[in-house]
Amino acid sequence: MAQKTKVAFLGPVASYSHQATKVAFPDENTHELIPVKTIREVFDTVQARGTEYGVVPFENSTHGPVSMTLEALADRGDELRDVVVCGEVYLGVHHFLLGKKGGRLEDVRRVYSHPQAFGQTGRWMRRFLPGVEMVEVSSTSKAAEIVATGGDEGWAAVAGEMAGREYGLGVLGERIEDRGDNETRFFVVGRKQEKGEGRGKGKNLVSFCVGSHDEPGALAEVLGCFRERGLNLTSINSVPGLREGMRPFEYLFFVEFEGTGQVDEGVRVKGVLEDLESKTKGWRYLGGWESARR
Ligand SMILES: O=C(O)C(=O)C[C@]1(C(=O)O)C=C[C@@H](O)C=C1
Repeated sequence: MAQKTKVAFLGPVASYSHQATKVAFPDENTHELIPVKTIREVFDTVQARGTEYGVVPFENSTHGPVSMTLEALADRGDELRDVVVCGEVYLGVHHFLLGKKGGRLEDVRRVYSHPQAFGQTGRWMRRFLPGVEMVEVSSTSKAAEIVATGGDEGWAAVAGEMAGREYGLGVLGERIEDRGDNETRFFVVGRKQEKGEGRGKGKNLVSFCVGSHDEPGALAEVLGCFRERGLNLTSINSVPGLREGMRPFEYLFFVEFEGTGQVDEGVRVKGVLEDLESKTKGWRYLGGWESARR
C-alpha cells in the first residue's frame, strides 16, 4: 500500500485543531494525522520534512489572532524558511465546561484550558465561576486530559464536546462561548514548491517591515500599493519586529489579500510583490491558497 501523507496538528487528540485537520484531510486511507505538543512544533515538523503538511489556528472571530501562530510566521530566527500557507479551514467552535463524571459546577475551584478558549468564554466564566483559578495549558484537549487523569471534582476544563467524549468527562456547562457564532480560521501549512508554484491563488499572505517608523505614512504607503493595483485586503496583523537593526515598538506587519494566479489578477499579485521589494525594509511571501469562503 502507498505511504500515507502525514499531517501534524496541535494535540493531543480531540483538540479543535484535530477537528479542523479532519475537515482539511478527511480521508484516513490516504492521510495520517499526527498530534504534536505545540503550534511551534507543527511548523518545525513541516520545515524538517517530518510531515508534508500541518494545520494551525490563525484567528478566532471572538478573540482575534492566535499569537503563537503569528510568532512562528514572523520567523525572526530564519528557521522556517520553507513553510508557507497553502489552505484554510473555518471551524465553528462551541466550548463546554467538562469535569469528572458526577461532579457539580459549584464544586469547581480550578479550570484548565488554552488561552484562546478562555478568551472566548470570559463572560460565562465571570458569571458562573467568578474568581476561580484559571490555568493555561497548551490546548483544550490537553486540559481535558489533565482533568481526566488527575485532581478531583474541583478540577474542570474548557474544551470541545469531542474532547469530553474522548477523555470520558461529564458536562458541567454547554455552549459556554460568549457568542454563538464563534469560529476559528485555521491555516494548512506546507513547504514552498521549488518552481514558485502557489503564488497568488484565492488569497495570499505577506509579511514586511516598513522603511521608517519615524516618518508619517510609511505603512500607508505600502498599503497604498495594494489599493492602486485593486487588490482587496482581508486581514492585517502586527507583532514586535525584533529583527536586526529594529528598535522596541517597531513592527513586522502581516497582510492578507485577495488575488488569484489567473490572468490579470496574477499580474497584479506579481506586481504588488515587486512593489514590496522597493517599498519595504524586508518582506516575505508566506503563501497563496484557494479561499474557503467567498
Ligand atoms: O486548544 C485547541 O483545541 C486548539 O486547537 C487551539 C485553539 C486556538 O489556539 O485557537 C483552536 C481553536 C479554538 O479557537 C481554541 C483553541
